[in-house]
Parts: sequence; C-alpha cells; structure tokens
Amino acid sequence: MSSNPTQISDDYVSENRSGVGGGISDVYGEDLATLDQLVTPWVTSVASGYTLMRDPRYNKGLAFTDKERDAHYLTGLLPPVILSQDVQEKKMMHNLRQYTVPLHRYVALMDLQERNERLFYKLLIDNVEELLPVVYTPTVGEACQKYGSIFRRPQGLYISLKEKGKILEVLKNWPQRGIQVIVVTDGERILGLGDLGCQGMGIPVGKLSLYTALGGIRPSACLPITIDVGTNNEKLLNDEFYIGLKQKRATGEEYAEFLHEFMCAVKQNYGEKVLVQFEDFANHHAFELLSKYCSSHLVFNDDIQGTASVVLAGLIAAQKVLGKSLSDHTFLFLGAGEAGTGIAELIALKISKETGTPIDETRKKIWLVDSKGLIVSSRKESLQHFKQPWAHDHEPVKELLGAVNAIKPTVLIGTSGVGKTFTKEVVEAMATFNEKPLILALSNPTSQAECTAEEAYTWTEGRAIFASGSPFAPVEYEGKTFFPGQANNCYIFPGLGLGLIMSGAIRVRDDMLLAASEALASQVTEENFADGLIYPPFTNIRKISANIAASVGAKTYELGLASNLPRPKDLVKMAESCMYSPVYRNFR
Ligand SMILES: NC(=O)C1=CN([C@@H]2O[C@H](COP(=O)(O)OP(=O)(O)OC[C@H]3O[C@@H](n4cnc5c(N)ncnc54)[C@H](OP(=O)(O)O)[C@@H]3O)[C@@H](O)[C@H]2O)C=CC1
Ligand SMILES: CC(=O)C(=O)O
Ligand SMILES: [Mg+2]
Repeated sequence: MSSNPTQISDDYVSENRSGVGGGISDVYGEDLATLDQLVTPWVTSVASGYTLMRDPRYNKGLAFTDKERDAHYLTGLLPPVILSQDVQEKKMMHNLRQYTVPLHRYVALMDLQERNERLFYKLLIDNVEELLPVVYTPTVGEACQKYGSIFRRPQGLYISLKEKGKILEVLKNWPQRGIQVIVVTDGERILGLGDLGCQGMGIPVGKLSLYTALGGIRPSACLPITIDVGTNNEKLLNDEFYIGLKQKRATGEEYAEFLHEFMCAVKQNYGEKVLVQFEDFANHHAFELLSKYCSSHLVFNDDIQGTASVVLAGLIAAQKVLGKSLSDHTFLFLGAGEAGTGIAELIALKISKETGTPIDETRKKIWLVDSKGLIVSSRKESLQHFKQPWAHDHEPVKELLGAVNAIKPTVLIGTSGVGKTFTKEVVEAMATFNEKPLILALSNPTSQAECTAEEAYTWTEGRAIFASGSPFAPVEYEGKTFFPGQANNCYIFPGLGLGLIMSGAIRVRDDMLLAASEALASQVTEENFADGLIYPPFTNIRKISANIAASVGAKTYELGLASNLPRPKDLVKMAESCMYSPVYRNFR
C-alpha cells in the first residue's frame, strides 16, 4: 500500500466499491457514495487524561475513582476528593437553586450538559418537576429569544441554505452514527413567540433532552437539527449578534426543494427507521411536510399530532370527573392552526370510532375561532385547507365572547399563541352554563397562555378543571388549594418515540396516537382526580412513558408496521429495559 494518504484513501474506496470487502458491509453507507462525493475521515481512539475529562459522554468530574484516575492518566488533573454521583447531584441542585433568574439556571444546565452528560440527565430525571420549566417551556422560549447572546458552544446540527446540494455531507459531520430520533425545526413558529430563525435551535435541543430524560432514548441516538432558510424577523436581521443567515426566508419551490434534499439525505444516511419529529414549523409548511413525507418516512409532527394526543388523553381522563362521554361535549377552540385543528381532528376520530358515527358528523360538535372569528360555512372558500372541515353552518361571529355565548361549549381550548385572550367575561360565560367548565390554555410560553390558573379558578369560583401548556403553581382560592395540570405534548412524544423505536416502526398512524392517549389517560389515579387533575404528575413520567411506549408498540405490531420481530411478549418490560440510565459506568 502506498504511503501517500490520498492514495490509501482512494485504494480503500475503490476496493470497497468493487465489492471485495470480505463480506463485511460498510455500515456508514460510504460504499454507496459516488467517487467524487466527499466523505469525512472518521477516527476512533480511546480517550484518556485531559481529553477524557473534556468529553461530556464519559466525564464524571470528581466521581472518577482512584483506580480510574490511575488507569486513565487523570491523577493530578483533579483535586483529591472523590464524590459520589448523588453528592454531585446534591451540590449541582444547590448551586442551581442559588440562581433566581430562570435563564441563568438554563445556562447553568446547558453548561452541565456540555460538561457531564450523565450528571445532567440524572439531575433532570430525579428533579423533573423542578427542572422541566427550565430546559423546556417557559424558559427555553426566553433562551431562544436570546440565543445569540447566551450562545457558547454550538449544540445540534445547523443546515443552512449555504449547504444546498451537500446536506448528506453535513449529516456525516455529526459525530454519532446510530441516530434514532431527529427533532428538526426551521424556527418559523417557536412556541407562541413567532419567527426566531436559527435561534430556534433551543427547541430541538430541549425536546431531545426530554426524549432522553422522560422517554429513555440514549442521548447519542438523538440529533437536534435546525434548518436555516433565513428569517423574516426584522429584529434578528438587524442584530449584529444574530447567529443565522441574514436574509429573508426562502419560500415556494426553493423551500420545498431544500426540505426534500434534507428528507432524502436523512433516509439515505440513517435508513428507514429513524424518527423525524417536525417541531415548530409555521402551519403553511407543517401540514404539507407531514402529508408529503408520512408515507415514505417515519415522521411525526409534534405540534399537530403530539398535542392532539395529549389533549385527547386529558379529555378521556376528564370523563370520570365530569361523568360525560366525549360525544356529550361541545368543543370550542380559540386558534385554528396546527395545534387547534390537529386536536380537533383526533377528537372527532376518537368519537367516530367510539360511536360508529361518520367523522363528518362527529366534527359538527367541534367549533374553531381564528383571527377572523368563528369558522363558518360562509367563509369556506377563503379558508386554508386544514380549516375547511370545521366550517359549519352558523351566522358569522367576530369575537370569542360572542362565539362562546352562541355555541355554549362545555370545553374551551386555547391554541392561539396569544396571551390573555380568555378574558374574565369569556371564563365567566363558561361558568354560567357549565357546572364544571373544562378550560385548557395551551399556548406557550407562560406569557402567551390564554389565561392563568388563578384567573381560571377565581373567575369560575373554583369550579374549573384547568390545564395549561406551560406550568402554573398551585392556587389558593377560598381556603382550598387547586392544582393546575400541564397539558403539554411532552407527556406523549417521549413514550411514543420509544414505542416506535423499540418496535422498529416504519410509519406513524393515527391509531398509534389514539393508543398513546388511552395509555396516558389510564395513568391518572383517583388521587389525581381528587386534586382536580386530568394528567398524572411528572414525577412518574418514565413509568408513564414506558406504558405509552408499550401501547404504541402493540399498535405498531397489530398494524403490521413493526420491523423488530418477533414481537416481545411483555412490551412494558421491553420498554423499561430499553431505557437509558444516567448512572455512571465504571471504566476498566
Ligand atoms: N401545550 C402544548 O403542548 C402545545 C402548545 N402549542 C401552542 O399553541 C400555540 C399555537 O400553535 P400552532 O397551532 O402551532 O400555531 P398556528 O400559527 O398554526 O395557529 C395559531 C392559530 O391562532 C389563531 N390566532 C392568532 N391570533 C389570534 C387571535 N388574536 N384571536 C383568535 N385567533 C388567533 C390563528 O388565526 P389565523 O389562522 O387566522 O392566523 C391560527 O389559527 C402556540 O403558542 C404554541 O406554543 C402548540 C403545540 C403544543
Ligand atoms: C409544546 C410545543 O410543542 C409548543 O408549544 O410548540
Ligand atoms: Mg412545538
């Protein structure tokens, strides 16, 4: 073999391409690359000493034992004390609690994730109720808004228009190979905060940390991606610290072609079974992307489908408190976009399956209001396609209050992204014709919630059943404590993803979402109901996720869409055994 490295590389490629590989296939797919396609030269080495301490996957900080310090050239690089992971956790939680500004906690947690991954996940798992609002909504929203200035080390993969024609190569730059879940955004509708362009990266990073902490997916199998096609946010375009492309968003053919290149590259690089979760795309792309790729890829839109599944779960659970079946309700939504119409459609499907009524009929119990008022048949021609099934016969109504008084809903759901829209009059109206009005203020972050928990309870004199997208603290009203629930898709996507992965699913179907809803609803206990909750607390979320995964897995096998055969007998056990544990490993 030549000593010229280029020559070696060429020999290697041509040898492999000729198929003389000793029967061993190239798992990285580089055999399939054309000769003129550039490949990344991967090197695998054993980390020790300083490099080991700087690798977040293996770093244990002061928890390295004397034996490990000796064997891995760490002696002297650390102070002499040896701390257990539990003591490290206690210390880190103590440090975090010193910060009074939530964003400072966020930055400290991101630093920890980059320094010591296992400790980060142990903290998150053991203190989920306390830390969820930091790594996720509401704080992640503020983090995205200020991403340019808090940005230290890049996380995730940035794919911008500059990489057009080379997306496959960019994917190959990511250091991990066995990717199982990708969360991708183009940053155009970040929570209810609008277009944050490239700074939306906080969302895929946060969602994937929940895939690991709540659903047990290995961190190395998770890939956060931000597609940067520009931004229409003038403030960002004029910000000298903005981290993304300073140009207006690509649209039309240019956008579609770029996304198509991305989806093809993902499948080529990671195969058929990688789950792609679309997150926080604007609705003018979200519905189209989902319908375009749902029959060729394992794709899932969290805002449309995950939100639908979590809300349906709450409604199924609420049947016990309200003594009413789903078909007895009348639903009114403020907001007719991804979340609103996604939820509406899954409710209609569930009622249709339960009662045997055609879905066109079950839709008639569901009404939606958008920025122009109640969606009614006289508006049909001018409506976006995802709103059209909800255009029922009714005279036009401009305002929410008018719609509430006209429709008299039993359930009011906010998915508008606009805060304070469930006014006192609206909530009081709900309380006049419902003994127990069910009010869901789903918009995130907290600043965009349609009403607060306190408002919901006081304006209904303590009769509301309330849940919100971002968490609210318990409320004292007339000597009684009310516990607001959190209706957020993070109850669903980690368990759903685990179920899809463990069964080797190749497609996502509505029946899997329904299975996830039933599984989540079945986890609400009598004690939770007594507290006024329609969702179980997050403290047991890994157990909940295992149950959701088992139900989704069972449905995947039933539908013939599972590729991990034969089907394991006990799917809950299977799910639990698949889950990542953040406990430190011992090094030889
Ligand atoms: N809790 C959870 O798990 C989730 C919460 N969400 C939250 O839901 C919100 C909406 O998300 P999404 O559905 O994706 O967004 P979309 O942009 O797809 O939809 C927003 C909808 O709200 C309507 N709207 C906007 N302003 C008003 C207003 N002043 N009065 C009445 N309607 C209005 C829009 O009307 P028009 O069509 O006329 O423009 C549109 O129909 C966001 O805040 C998001 O964070 C989303 C997913 C999950
Ligand atoms: C929770 C979520 O996905 C959203 O607000 O967009
Ligand atoms: Mg979202």
